[in-house]
Amino acid sequence: MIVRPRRSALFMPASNARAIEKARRLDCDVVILDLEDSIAPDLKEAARAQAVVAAAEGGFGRRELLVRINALDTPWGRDDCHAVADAGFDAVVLPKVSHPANLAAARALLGALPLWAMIETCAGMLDLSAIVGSARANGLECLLAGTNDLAKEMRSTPGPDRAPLLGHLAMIVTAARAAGLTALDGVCNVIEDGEVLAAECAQGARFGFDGKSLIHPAQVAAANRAYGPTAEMVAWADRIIAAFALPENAGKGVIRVDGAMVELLHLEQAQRIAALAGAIAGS
Ligand SMILES: CC(C)(COP(=O)(O)OP(=O)(O)OC[C@H]1O[C@@H](n2cnc3c(N)ncnc32)[C@H](O)[C@@H]1OP(=O)(O)O)[C@@H](O)C(=O)NCCC(=O)NCCSC(=O)C[C@H](O)C(=O)O
Ligand SMILES: [Mg+2]
Repeated sequence: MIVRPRRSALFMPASNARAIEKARRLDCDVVILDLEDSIAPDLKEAARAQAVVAAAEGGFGRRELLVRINALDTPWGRDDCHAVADAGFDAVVLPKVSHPANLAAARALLGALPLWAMIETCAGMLDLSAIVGSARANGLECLLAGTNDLAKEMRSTPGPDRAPLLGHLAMIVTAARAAGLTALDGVCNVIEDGEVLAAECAQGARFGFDGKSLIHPAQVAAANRAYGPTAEMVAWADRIIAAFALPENAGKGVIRVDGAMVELLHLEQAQRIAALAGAIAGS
């Protein structure tokens, strides 16, 4: 089983050369150069050029390198696609995906480059099923919750417990799982308060997200901790895998381990945890 760690996906404005340089040494799993909301209109073209240069220069090591383009109904979206299509990015983040047609239009311009979709509009929430239903045709690999835009469109004020968004977060994970996609939680805007971030990371991990979108290097360690398996989980996984491998358990669908019932579905969970731990250790 191959599992790619995507615990921490760090955004940075593609116009910020210092941040990009720093990202080459940070312990994040994914680096996302942003051309969308963090870039003012006057800087869009310069940021796009800088993103392409950064991808050509490389140096991001084991980290996946992505670029978030502008939506295709903006003045910059199509030129973004033409510029990044063969620039060396691992995938492209598409903002404000509301319908499968948004993915298909980007796919037509980007060729085989995988797409990651931000789910951050009310229309996107309502059309989630069709969006993930088109995943294979459109090369969709990942859903990212865009909690700031979603709250803005809903006119909601989530607060630290994110209560108004919990149903949306659950639906995003559910849709991702139905199509075999990665699911990443939205950003935590608070940089200084480690407790707020740790609580949000723990909440996202409980929902089943694979990782979190981040906006500052100070957030990376907390996300890696929350979304990586604990030593306890790895030890549990090893025990389950070892128990099913015993000759007396060959061919069985259910066995007893540590005084509890364990079925093949637990073996699958254990194999995933072991694979993730192995991938993190090897990275
Ligand atoms: C939020 C910030 C504007 C804060 O900037 P600033 O106060 O200047 O940061 P620091 O002084 O603390 O920076 C310390 C050093 O770290 C580097 N740095 C800062 N941020 C990043 C980063 N994101 N990646 C890499 N490196 C970073 C600084 O360069 C300093 O380095 P050095 O000088 O060498 O010590 C800023 O953090 C920022 O711009 N963050 C990213 C904003 C962004 O990309 N936004 C778009 C994504 S958010 C999103 O997707 C929302 C979604 O769409 C939704 O709807 O929910
Ligand atoms: Mg957004």
